[in-house]
Amino acid sequence: MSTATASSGLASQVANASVSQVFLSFIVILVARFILRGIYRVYFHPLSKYPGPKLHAFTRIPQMIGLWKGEPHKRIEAIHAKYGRVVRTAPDEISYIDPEAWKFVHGHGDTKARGSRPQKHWIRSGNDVTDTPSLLFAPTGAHSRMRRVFHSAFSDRSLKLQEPLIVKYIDLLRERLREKAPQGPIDIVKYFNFTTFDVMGDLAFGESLHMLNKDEYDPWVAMTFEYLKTFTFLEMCQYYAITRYGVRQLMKLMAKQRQSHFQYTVDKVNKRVDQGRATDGHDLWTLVLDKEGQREGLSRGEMFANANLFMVAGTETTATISAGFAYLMCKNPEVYAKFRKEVRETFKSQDEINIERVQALPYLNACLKEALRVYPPVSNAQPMLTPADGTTVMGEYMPPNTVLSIPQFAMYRSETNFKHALKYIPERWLGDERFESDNKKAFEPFHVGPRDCLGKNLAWHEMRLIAAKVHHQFDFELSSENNNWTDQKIFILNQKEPLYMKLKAVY
Ligand code: HEM
Repeated sequence: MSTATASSGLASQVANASVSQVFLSFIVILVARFILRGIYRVYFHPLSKYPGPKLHAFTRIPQMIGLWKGEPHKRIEAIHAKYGRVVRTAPDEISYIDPEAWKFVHGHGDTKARGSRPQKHWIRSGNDVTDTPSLLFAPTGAHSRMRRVFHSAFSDRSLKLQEPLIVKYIDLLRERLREKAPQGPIDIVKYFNFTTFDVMGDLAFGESLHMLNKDEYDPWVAMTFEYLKTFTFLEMCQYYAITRYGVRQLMKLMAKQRQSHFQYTVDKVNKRVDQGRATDGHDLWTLVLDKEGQREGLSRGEMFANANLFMVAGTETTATISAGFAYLMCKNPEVYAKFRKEVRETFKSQDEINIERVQALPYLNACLKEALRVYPPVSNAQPMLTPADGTTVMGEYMPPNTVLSIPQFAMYRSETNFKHALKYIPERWLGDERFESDNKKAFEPFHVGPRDCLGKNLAWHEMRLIAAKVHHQFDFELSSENNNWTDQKIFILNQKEPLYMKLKAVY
């Protein structure tokens, strides 16, 4: 049979096939592709030598289910517990809980080894509402320029100038708690959120959101929380052509709503920046404004995008750890007693509590570090992607387009890094010899490298001041319904349930 006869036969078969036959053939092709691609991934892919569950190497579906259920952190922890410190968690993804990996995945790595540094995995990282990226989404050149501008605004010198502003809101928080305490259990998550959003509103917008004053969430903040959840689902959809199309349509529908949410930031920042340096000069924009218009300065668009970023990155995280800290104290009465003793014996009154003095309290600092370890506010890995020439991690060459992850949740809960890893024991940070074998280098709550947390000094000051000032005045007691509160779902950040506590003012 000639080729022409064969192809005309095939053409006539296709022409005569019913719709259901065509559909069935299409499904068969898809299933065959799914199976063959899965077999390639498990047995022949360059990552096939790494340990991990075969199903997770075969298909991305288990990863999607984990994200959908808000349990990506638990999935990865279970894989590490079973398969070791370097594991394959998805067809294209390697996860590390070996502390050595920090410098290769997020830091500067080994510049002499094969390949170059991994970059952010943009698809998995999300995007800004406007075309002008914030620090979090900016490509390397723009990112370094913006980091230089903001560096001085987050320096220790600037933070010292911002201290009265931070203290003002913590004092307002104490006032609110004093009022509410006699009325019964208080949802302290709400009040820590109010505090950190009010502080950041003042620093980034030049005015507070007045949530502590009004005793209610600003609708803008409530909407911000909603977006975080939505973006997890959008991230999941980016992997498949059909759902990518759905995402584009959804984004179009959401564009108006996102834009009006963003407009709030635009209006606030415009108002603040138009005042120039005429304010008391202690917010984030003072030093930034010195550089506006200069070559290395920020455009207005960059100011809007970054103010928006600060309002999320610099609020929810610090509020999470303040609530987690109070919870862990109540769950560990002996630790709580030691911590309160240190704070109450060191400071005779609230006025004595300041940035320098809380920095020097050993037990307070150990308690906070241990809280960041057992309950990290950024539990999930922020995935990185190997570039076209690949990357070398801990002496192993990783091929292009490999996703590299360091999940804090799994890293800190592994007995390979910390003895009695699931227990809250601040003494491990104070040279207790029982914990000599702990691998302290594993602990990087703010990450490392050029894209580590810009606000880590501010976060430390806020966390220490809140803990010292609030627990100096109040005894916290857990309400019975919150027994497993730290066991939370994660949609980008921790989904915190209300945390009810009985508070007793000691003065
Ligand atoms: C306990 C509190 C905090 C924790 C645990 C935390 C943790 C982190 C982590 C792990 C990253 C890296 C994310 C990535 O790799 O993509 C990050 C980035 C960032 N954080 Fe924080 N953060 C905290 C508080 C703050 C505060 C108070 C601010 C103040 C505005 C802030 C501002 C930022 C910014 C701007 C970035 C992006 C930096 C860049 O891409 O160059 N964070 N944070």
